[in-house]
Order: sequence, then C-alpha cells, then structure tokens
Amino acid sequence: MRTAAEYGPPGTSRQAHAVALENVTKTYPGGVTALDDVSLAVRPGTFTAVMGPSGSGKSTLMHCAAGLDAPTEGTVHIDGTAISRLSETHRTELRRDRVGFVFQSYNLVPSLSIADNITLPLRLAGKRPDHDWLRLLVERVGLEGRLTHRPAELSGGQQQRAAIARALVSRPAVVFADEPTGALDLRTAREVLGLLRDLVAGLGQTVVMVTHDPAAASRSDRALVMADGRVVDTLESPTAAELAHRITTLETE
Ligand SMILES: Nc1ncnc2c1ncn2[C@@H]1O[C@H](COP(=O)(O)OP(=O)(O)OP(=O)(O)O)[C@@H](O)[C@H]1O
Repeated sequence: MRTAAEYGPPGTSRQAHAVALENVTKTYPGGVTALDDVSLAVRPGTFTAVMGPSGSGKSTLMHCAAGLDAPTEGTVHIDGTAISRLSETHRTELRRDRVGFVFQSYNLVPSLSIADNITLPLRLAGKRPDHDWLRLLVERVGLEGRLTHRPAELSGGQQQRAAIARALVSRPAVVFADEPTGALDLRTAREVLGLLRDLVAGLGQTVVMVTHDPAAASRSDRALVMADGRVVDTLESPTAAELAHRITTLETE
C-alpha cells in the first residue's frame, strides 16, 4: 500500500495556482453587484478561509470560483484551465473531476452506505476507485469501522468526515467547503477543522473554506476578508482574535 507521502500533491503540482480569479465581477439580474472586480490566486497545498459580513459576496465568490456560476466579467482558472472558455459539458466534467465540495448539511445520500457515498463521484464519472487511495482516505477521516453504515447511523461529525472523504475521492485540484462546521458542536467542529488542516498538510490538498467563524478561519494559512463584493483584506496565518477584530471593525465602518 502506498503512503500519503507517495501520493504527493493532488494533480496540481505543475500549476502555479489551483484556482485564480482575474477581475471577476458578478452582477445578478436585478442589478446587485455581488462581486466587484475581484482578483485572487490560491496556491496548491494551501488552506484559504473566506470571511466577511452577511451579503459581502462569499457564496457568490465560491460559486464563481468553483464554476457553479458564471461571472458577468473576468476570468476564472481552475487547475490552469480558463473555465469560461469551456462548453457547459466540459465545464461540468472539469467540476466533477477537479473540484470537491463540502457543505454545511453534509448532503450524503441517505439510502447509500458510507462506502458508496464516498465513492459516488467516481461511479458517476464511470471511474474505478484507486483502492490504496481510498483506504488511505478512509483511514485519514477515521471511518474504517463505519463503511457499511447508512448516514443516519452516524453522528454529525462522522457524516461530515464522510462528506470530506467524498470530496477528496477524485483527488481534486481544490475542495470548496461552505460553512463545513456550521451544523456541528464546538468540539466536533474543532475535530473536523483539524482534519481539513491535516489533509492540506499531509496530503497536499487545496482547501478554500467559507466561514463566519473566526476560530474556524484561524486554522487557515490565509484568510480573505470580504466587504461589499471586494476582498478588502488578506491576513496570513491569522489568529481568531485578529479576525474577529477585523470583522467587527468592518461591521461598524
Ligand atoms: N441569485 C441571486 N439573485 C440576486 N441577488 C443575489 C443572488 N444571490 C445573492 N445575491 C445578492 O448578492 C449579494 C452577495 O450575496 P452572497 O450570498 O454572495 O453573500 P454572502 O457573503 O455569502 O452572504 P451570507 O453570509 O449571508 O451567506 C447580496 O446582496 C445578495 O442579496
């Protein structure tokens, strides 16, 4: 069986950036500009947090960066590919193969076992699992004894760990996590964040996480602070206190 080190960074080693946005603007029908000329680049093997007040554009940023929504202007590159130049079919394939998603509400399929939930993206893509990778992933997320269970038989933290394994099963260039600890108690949230951190450090995975929680964002390498559709601050290795202070000052500005 191969070890974590033998896997190396997942597929992005030749790309300078796992995700890059150039001058991205998103205006919704009705006229709200949710993203206003945003440029940013996410290096492979890093953990980025996106914070900001409600309505500042975090979800829109994530949707555009993940190819779920198209910007009104500007370019998004995922793993070196300019996604706006792709057909809808190729964009869907790129998203399926190169992007993983983790949501607050886990989004596991209730009727499937945990093993089948984790490997679902591969089956949808008509691919076979790499058994060594799968074993390593299941071990990393600590679900070895739960693979035959249904999601309802697992705790919230275990369900989120299964969702994280599912997001990583295709060895994507980037995983987007939208409030991944929002439904968890403090202790479980800390464990799940520790797991995300380990997946970045140990497996070279790239994670971009949207969160309202300064403690969660403090586990990142870099936190982007958004306000009114712009990235107004970038904090390297931020502490929870720094982030909480920055968000509070934004809300009172
Ligand atoms: N589908 C949509 N149609 C029109 N306006 C939208 C749409 N989605 C979001 N918006 C608007 O765009 C702005 C940014 O919204 P967005 O959801 O990206 O913010 P957010 O920072 O993720 O907020 P929250 O923290 O509350 O989830 C808001 O003014 C919002 O009302």
